[in-house]
Amino acid sequence: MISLSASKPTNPQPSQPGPTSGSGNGGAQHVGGIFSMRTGRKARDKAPVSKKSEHVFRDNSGRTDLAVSVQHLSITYRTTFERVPTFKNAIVRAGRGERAVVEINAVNDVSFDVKNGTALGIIGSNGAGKSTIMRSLAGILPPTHGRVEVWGRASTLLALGVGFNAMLSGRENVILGGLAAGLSRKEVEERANDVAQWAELGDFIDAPMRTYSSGMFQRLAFSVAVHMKPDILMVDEALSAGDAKFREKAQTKMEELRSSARAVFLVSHALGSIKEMCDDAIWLHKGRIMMHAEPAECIDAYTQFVKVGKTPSTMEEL
Ligand SMILES: Nc1ncnc2c1ncn2[C@@H]1O[C@H](COP(=O)(O)OP(=O)(O)OP(=O)(O)O)[C@@H](O)[C@H]1O
Repeated sequence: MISLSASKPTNPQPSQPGPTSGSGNGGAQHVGGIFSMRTGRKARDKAPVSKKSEHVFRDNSGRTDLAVSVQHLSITYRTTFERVPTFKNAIVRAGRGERAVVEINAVNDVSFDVKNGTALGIIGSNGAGKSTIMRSLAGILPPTHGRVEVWGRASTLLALGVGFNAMLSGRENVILGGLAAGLSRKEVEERANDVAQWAELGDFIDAPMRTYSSGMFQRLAFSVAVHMKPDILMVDEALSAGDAKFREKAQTKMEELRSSARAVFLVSHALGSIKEMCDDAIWLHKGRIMMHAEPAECIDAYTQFVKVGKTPSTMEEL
């Protein structure tokens, strides 16, 4: 749900999630779906109600049955629709005691557990909240409400090359990526050659990443994520930019990881990949879980819901 409030937000950063009341109050106007807008004049009238929320990474020795537990997770982004927030507009609003803050309830009261050894697929239409949930599992977005527990070290491939510095070489980025994933310098250096080899970049591994094609970016990003021996691997739409050979190789690597990692998460619009690679699936719609079942069952229900057939273009990205 999006709420447009004329309040004095505690969080001045646009597009940041934070504890909010979510449902809005006085003057609330539903625009439809997960969006609503509200306006008002006094911040104190609309003070956010913050419930207990928590994200915890735990040592992977602590629990043997579960890899991830998500309980009543809600995430609300607080942002503004102003294209360029101007000083003049801010002054005008301040004079009126107003400030336009848009609240987007991207995830609403979502709960699920993921057992060890599971590959979980997350499907749903654009804006359903898939990436938001992945970012929250990765610890990038704090829950607004609810609780996320992750047992073990997570390695994420949430968007193509996020975290890479285009001015540095592929090899330098591999080392930085490994250190950021919590490995020691020695461990990273030991794995850097495997990463480079798997990515098949040849001499480009020592060239600045600004010279890479998007497919090359992707090969390196995927290679870093899978070679850091994660307990939990999260891949969000990251298989789409690669060529056919890369996709096949990536699929084989993920199969391999399934046996060594505690859990694998895959977000994709390529329903065929979800069916092939996952043994459990969640279908999300407007921030809520519509179904948590076997992939084939979820895909059937989802394709019927959005009235598309299981054509080559829905099962795999062409
Ligand atoms: N940084 C952000 N700031 C504000 N709102 C955001 C931000 N990121 C996502 N949203 C909103 O949160 C909702 C869920 O977005 P999300 O990216 O999680 O959906 P998704 O299911 O991954 O979609 P897609 O399939 O298009 O990638 C959408 O309404 C989107 O507009």
